[in-house]
Amino acid sequence: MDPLERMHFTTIDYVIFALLLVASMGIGLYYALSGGRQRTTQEFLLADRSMSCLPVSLSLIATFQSAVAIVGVPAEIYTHGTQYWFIGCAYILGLLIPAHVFIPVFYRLHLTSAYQYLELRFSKPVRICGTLTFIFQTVIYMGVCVYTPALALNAVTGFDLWGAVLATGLVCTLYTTLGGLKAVIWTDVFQTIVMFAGQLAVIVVGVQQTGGLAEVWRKVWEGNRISGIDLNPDPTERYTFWTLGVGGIFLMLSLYGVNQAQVQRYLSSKTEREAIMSCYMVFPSLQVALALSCVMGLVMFARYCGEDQFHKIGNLSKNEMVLYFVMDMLQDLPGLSGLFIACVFSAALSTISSAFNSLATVTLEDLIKPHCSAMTEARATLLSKGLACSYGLMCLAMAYLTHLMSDSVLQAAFKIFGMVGGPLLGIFCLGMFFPWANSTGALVGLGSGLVMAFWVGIGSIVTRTSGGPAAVSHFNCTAVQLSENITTAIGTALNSTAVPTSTSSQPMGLQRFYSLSFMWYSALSSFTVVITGLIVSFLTGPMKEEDVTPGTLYPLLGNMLYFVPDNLKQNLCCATPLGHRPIIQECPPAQHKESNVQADYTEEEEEEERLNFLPTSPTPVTEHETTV
Ligand SMILES: CC(C)(CO)[C@@H](O)C(=O)NCCC(=O)O
Ligand code: NA
Repeated sequence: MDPLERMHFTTIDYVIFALLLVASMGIGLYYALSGGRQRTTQEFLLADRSMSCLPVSLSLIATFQSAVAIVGVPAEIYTHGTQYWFIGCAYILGLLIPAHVFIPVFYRLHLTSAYQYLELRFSKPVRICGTLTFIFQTVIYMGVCVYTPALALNAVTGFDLWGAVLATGLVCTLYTTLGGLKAVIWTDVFQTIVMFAGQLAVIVVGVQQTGGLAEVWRKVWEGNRISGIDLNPDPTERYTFWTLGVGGIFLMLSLYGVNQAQVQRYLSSKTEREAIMSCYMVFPSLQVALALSCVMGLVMFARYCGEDQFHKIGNLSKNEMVLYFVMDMLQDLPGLSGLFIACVFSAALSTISSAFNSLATVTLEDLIKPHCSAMTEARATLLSKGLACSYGLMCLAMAYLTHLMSDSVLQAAFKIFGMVGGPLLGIFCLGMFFPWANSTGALVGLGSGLVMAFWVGIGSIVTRTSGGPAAVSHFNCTAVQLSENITTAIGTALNSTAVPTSTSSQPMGLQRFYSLSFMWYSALSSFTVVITGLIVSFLTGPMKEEDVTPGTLYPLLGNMLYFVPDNLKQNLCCATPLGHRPIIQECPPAQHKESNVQADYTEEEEEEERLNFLPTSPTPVTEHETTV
């Protein structure tokens, strides 16, 4: 770290950082001692299913907005321009589909774990495989999340790396274990606010120090950082409109549609409508989060481009750049660097707390409870606390593992989401949209999706490709020296021996397959699951619609063929998935929200129905929100 004299924290910075940890602990303690005092699994894992949409929506965005995004996105914008910003387009369908397809199905089934769905729809083995896949994904992701802020902080301030890892891991484990999902959601709310405040403060100061908005704009414009829409159809190109706007939808679906951490928040909502509302409210907040990170990258560029102090940042890895920029700029403003550090750690805490709680939930519900049916509620609650705590400690071990691998953390996170989250998305889609899919098809499908994802994923790591860095556009300000430095920075960040240039030859054959942009991993692996799953199902005897558990199908094909006459649809075997079909289908979409088809149901009837609904319910699935 030669060009870098380490920055130092003042007392007030430490105080602000400590306040974050203390406040989070306080929220945990509050929910440990209030309400039902976390004495039931319903409260500990599902917040008594009593949450309203505002906290849930802030918590939803906090879950997958980790320090990875806070330090990774600005560095991406700094080195490659604003192309990445187009991922915002994927948020539209990436949130509408969860709101109107996944939430209704999961909510009406009254689940605790998303993987219960897989048993209802397919069989127990499918559920267990789904659960294990999720645990695997989350445990790896958790390591990246806790390690990233600690690494960046260490590189810039010399703050002890393992001290920071331990502090975050332990504080988070403690409040998650004490306060359950209520504490997780309310700390998320608090931490999201700190996150936004920290980023906003840095942007405001940065703009001011660079000489105003007009000056920032001039510099990023001249430095060619404002990217037009890139419609290059090449799937190996890392970030284009297609990889971000279309591939990104599948990424979003795997996160916001079927990931247990998010599904658990939908299920903790008071009503189905609150759950859908919270998903809608994620959209503007997520756009704000994205805009803040992107603008921070631009401000960072405006500040360093063309100045002789540029060399300071040129040799840094992508993961360190942002913190260096912040510390460098805020040096004379005590407290603000503390606020930014609090922002980075807020992002990390809010992600790992969700991970601990959701891991405890699936381990208890999907792996332990089915084998110990006689477990008392008190025992189950104690066990779930023990599990949350153990996963917290495991997270520290995973941080060490991440330490041993090195990659750009943003890419690492996207690869994990795509390689392991993609096949999971595929298996849920297979179950919900295709009545013919059977259990064997699901298992073989999941397996082949994982194989496909790991084949391309590991192939790309071994051959160091995966849509290698886009050619760096030219700087107008002191062009030669700067692009050299930038190239070095990217080379270091990607840990690659040879930096690909725009003139490098197109990869061929398998090499080309390995260089598929990681933004396509989710789409590739979920399609693999669905296609293999369908083929195997047809070969081994497709399921009949009548045999599928009521409420587990979403009438996708039926809805898509809305205008086709009923008798024709019947022949295509996709009109009415079930005798007991979800209400979604009963009325035209426009009237759906106001639907009071089932308004004559009383709450008791509804509750009774929930209890005997699975799997041989004689009554249709009702809309729980109608009684509210
Ligand atoms: C996952 C999205 C695209 C949307 O939430 C964004 O938050 C992001 O880029 N996350 C990076 C991964 C992380 O922050 O851990
Ligand atoms: Na977070």
